[in-house]
Amino acid sequence: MYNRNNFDVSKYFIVGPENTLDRNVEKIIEAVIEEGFTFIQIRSKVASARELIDLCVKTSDIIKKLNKEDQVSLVVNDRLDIVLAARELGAKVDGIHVGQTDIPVEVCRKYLGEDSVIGLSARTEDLIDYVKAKDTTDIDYFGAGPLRPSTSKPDCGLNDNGEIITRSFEEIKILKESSDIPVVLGGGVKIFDLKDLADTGVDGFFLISAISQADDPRLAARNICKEWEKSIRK
Ligand SMILES: Cc1ncc(COP(=O)(O)OP(=O)(O)O)c(N)n1
Ligand SMILES: Cc1nc(C(=O)O)sc1CCOP(=O)(O)O
Ligand SMILES: [Mg+2]
Repeated sequence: MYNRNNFDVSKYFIVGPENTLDRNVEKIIEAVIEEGFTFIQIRSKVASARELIDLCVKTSDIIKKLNKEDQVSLVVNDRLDIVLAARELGAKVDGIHVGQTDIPVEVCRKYLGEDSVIGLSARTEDLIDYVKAKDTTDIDYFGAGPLRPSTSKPDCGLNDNGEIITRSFEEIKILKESSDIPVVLGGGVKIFDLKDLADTGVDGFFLISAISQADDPRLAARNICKEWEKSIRK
């Protein structure tokens, strides 16, 4: 029922109510899906559990209404409880995205089941270690970054000395070449990065602000999808 054997991380939109400049989150999600995005992650560090559950249910309804349940996957950032609660209310939430300080992937797998999608993020060098150790049994894709400093997640790439470490296209290429599961790259990604990102061979890009803070999110999503499709065909 969930999309583990059939998901597409190529055009990956992350969003929560704190990202949309007080504009309606569901409307932006609907526009982004209509314009061609293939993967949605609900992510909020401020919304209540009820708000998150409600947003999952509404997003699942949108995907269903657009008849895209097989083409568009829906995951929640960090919150296993929200995935389970939204499913209980009938939403098709395909899985979860977790990072290094979140609930371990094995625990997510146990509670979400074999057909759920589980994404993991880590520093690029740590992801390469995972890949070398072939420790990817419960992981369906890697989220890596940042390409640039991110206003949506100011702590991303921060090292112990308080410096932001961004990822070069060369490092991204090495990660992709060594991984046997899909790799999606994000963090400060803008439309003009897509050509270089596509050239690294990564399976997709993820972003928040390039769409959620755009004057016209639908137009931004349309242009971004077009640019990615053009870039991967070259
Ligand atoms: C696709 C994707 N990649 C990376 C992240 C970052 O996850 P994490 O490091 O757990 O940080 P938070 O998003 O929880 O702040 C992501 N969410 N999605
Ligand atoms: C959720 C997230 N994770 C990142 C990482 O590098 O792991 S960057 C990021 C936020 C991406 O937002 P924007 O496109 O606005 O920079
Ligand atoms: Mg996290």
